[in-house]
Amino acid sequence: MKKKIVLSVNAGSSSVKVSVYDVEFEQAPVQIAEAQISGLTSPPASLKYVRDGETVIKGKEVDEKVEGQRDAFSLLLETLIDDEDLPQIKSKEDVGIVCHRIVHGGDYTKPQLISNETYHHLEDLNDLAPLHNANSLGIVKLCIRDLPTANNVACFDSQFHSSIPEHIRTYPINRDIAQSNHLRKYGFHGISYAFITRSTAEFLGKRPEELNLIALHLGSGASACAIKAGKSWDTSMGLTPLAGLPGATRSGSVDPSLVFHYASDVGKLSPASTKDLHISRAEEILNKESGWKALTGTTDFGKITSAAFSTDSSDHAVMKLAFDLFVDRICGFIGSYYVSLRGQVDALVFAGGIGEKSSQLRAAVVNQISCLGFEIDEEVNSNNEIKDVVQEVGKTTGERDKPRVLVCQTDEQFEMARACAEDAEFW
Ligand SMILES: Nc1ncnc2c1ncn2[C@@H]1O[C@H](COP(=O)(O)OP(=O)(O)O)[C@@H](O)[C@H]1O
Ligand SMILES: CC(=O)OP(=O)(O)O
Ligand SMILES: [Mg+2]
Repeated sequence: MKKKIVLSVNAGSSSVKVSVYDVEFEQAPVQIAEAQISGLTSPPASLKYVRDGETVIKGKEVDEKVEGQRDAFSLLLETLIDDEDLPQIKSKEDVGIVCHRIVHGGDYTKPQLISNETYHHLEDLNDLAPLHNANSLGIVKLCIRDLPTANNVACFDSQFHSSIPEHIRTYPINRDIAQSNHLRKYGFHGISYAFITRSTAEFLGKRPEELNLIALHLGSGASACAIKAGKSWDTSMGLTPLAGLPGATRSGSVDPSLVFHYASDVGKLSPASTKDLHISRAEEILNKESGWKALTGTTDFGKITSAAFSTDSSDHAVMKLAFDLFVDRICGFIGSYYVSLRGQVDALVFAGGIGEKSSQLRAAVVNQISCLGFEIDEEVNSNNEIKDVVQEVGKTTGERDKPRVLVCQTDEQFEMARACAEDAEFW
């Protein structure tokens, strides 16, 4: 019986989440601890640490010297190793596998053991996920140095979308250039969508192959996904995670010419470019200086929602504008995916920090798409804490074929650990 301690690392654009699992080969991972630092784009960031289901540290302010995802990961690793009540990790040698969420995985269709060669191949993709890949590879490098006995595995956000058909993933541009420069829709948040698909199938008592969903992963980065027969059929992000819905600091889709009218130097490399990341001013503006931060001054969608619903708030108008704009863009994708799934939709699923926590956003979205048969249960949606992995917030009475409205507490770390547990190559 082979057993290992698996560390699952999810470096998002505003947070780093690390879960620790006790894993037996080919068995479901058993979580023993979870530590996360969130709010990296709206300092002070805060630390939360849960061991054996018990909250040990909650909302502890993180020193401002902790800047970015790599520093955050170091602090999380230190927290785990220093915890005397976590006997499974007494020293760095106790960690057997580290799985890393790598947002852009190019053409990879399965997780990869990170060798020198894969590392350098992934480095070439850094510029295509400017808020993510270089940060994640920084963490990989740190693990190679500090956890020398562990196997490092790359799990890709783009992998779940490798099923998107050609007519959907192709951009209408010169075919030779598209091919030689690998310009196509890749799609992201796929680790989350894989988790959502399996959990929702279980909840609805269906096999994934029988399941059609419109899933929304709404966090610092936000996307929508049409899932047909358990596989990705379309998603709102594209070549990079910029396309589609707006996010904390991202514009989402705009007229591609807009950026040339925004500033004159947009073709030049940004002064923030580094050896590991080449980013033009245009990409910097649309990825880092737009979205909720640019529109409202905060990247915290919780604050935006409160002020949008409080007419006494001094910034009510602009917060309501941001809230309404998000609802409009989300509903646009739902309408489009409803049609591309030919109206055969089992459920609309909300996930990600905003999707799981904002009952107001869920209500506003579902009310706007009532013409498609979705109906929110106002009482259940606003009064019930989301505790289960999948929870119903829609009305279930009425017509038999009514599409369901669900919330899924997505768990990218678990999904990665599960994939690692099943692959003998990583053991
Ligand atoms: N109560 C809340 N209502 C609305 N949004 C919230 C609430 N709490 C947190 N959020 C949003 O969730 C976001 C974090 O989502 P998450 O999926 O964890 O982010 P990441 O993209 O870094 O993985 C925060 O930036 C914040 O805007
Ligand atoms: C792909 C992406 O945008 O991820 P996140 O929401 O974690 O930043
Ligand atoms: Mg995330």
